Amino acid sequence: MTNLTGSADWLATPSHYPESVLLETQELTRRFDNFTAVDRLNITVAAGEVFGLLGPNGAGKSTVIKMLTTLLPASAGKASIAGYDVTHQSQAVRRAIGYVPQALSADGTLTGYENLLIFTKLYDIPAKQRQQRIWDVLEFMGLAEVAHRLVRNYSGGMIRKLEIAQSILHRPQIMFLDEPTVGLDPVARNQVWNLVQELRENYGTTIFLTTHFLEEADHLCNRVAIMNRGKVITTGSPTDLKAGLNKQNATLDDVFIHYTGDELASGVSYHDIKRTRRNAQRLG
Ligand SMILES: Nc1ncnc2c1ncn2[C@@H]1O[C@H](COP(=O)(O)OP(=O)(O)OP(=O)(O)O)[C@@H](O)[C@H]1O
Repeated sequence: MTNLTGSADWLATPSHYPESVLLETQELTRRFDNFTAVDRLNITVAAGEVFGLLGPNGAGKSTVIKMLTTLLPASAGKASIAGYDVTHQSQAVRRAIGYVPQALSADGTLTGYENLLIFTKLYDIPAKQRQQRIWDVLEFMGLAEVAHRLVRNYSGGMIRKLEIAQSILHRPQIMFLDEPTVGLDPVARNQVWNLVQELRENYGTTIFLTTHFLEEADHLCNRVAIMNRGKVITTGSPTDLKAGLNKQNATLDDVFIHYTGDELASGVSYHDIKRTRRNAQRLG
């Protein structure tokens, strides 16, 4: 098994803009009928950052990711990624991003290799390069030994790694991970954390993730934004947010509770909780 550090430089970020803004939203809004799921979102993410979007069930995190990944049109406002407008230059945006959704994105009836082959075609990777690219990614993720095994026989952690592998085949500048460790055991969760850190540290990949796990955000993120009921309430580094509470040994949990209140006050619906549990179960 080859780990990330030992692998070749195939994932060198194509055009890395140090210190520059890679993602920006201006008043980005999404309404479903009369309900505003995302309300005038203004965030920036610098190249090379790990940025975390936190919030209780139903806060609007997945809706933000769907708009940024061009899967859902905005009702108002705008967003740009790597200099491309998400609405008007969606093809260029799709080439610049990788996306690992909450829902299962690997086919259990195929092998890991076959799943990756489909994605090389989706990403228009030239036929001559496909095989090499797939094996590079499999080694990179530590999945080479199970490449020809059916995915339905993979563990939850292996499926998650395969899904991340699928999303980096085209060497994206920024990766979107929607609840990347939900339903994983602590060992698999740590492996995903290590992958995220190595992607950033060794290859300068910018990471945009959502998570319910505040320990995960504290461990991984350079900056976080806390969302509640469609609005960003605060943004900052975990260290600064904790320091801002004026409480000794404050944790990110304290910050979260301070800004979002308790669960009853957050307006979480039965539907939202059911959906989160279903996502957790599918990897468990
Ligand atoms: N297609 C849709 N039609 C109507 N309402 C929707 C739709 N998609 C999302 N919503 C609602 O918008 C709100 C935000 O949903 P979203 O999935 O973005 O929240 P979230 O913060 O990602 O929650 P979770 O942590 O549970 O995934 C929720 O109240 C949800 O029910």
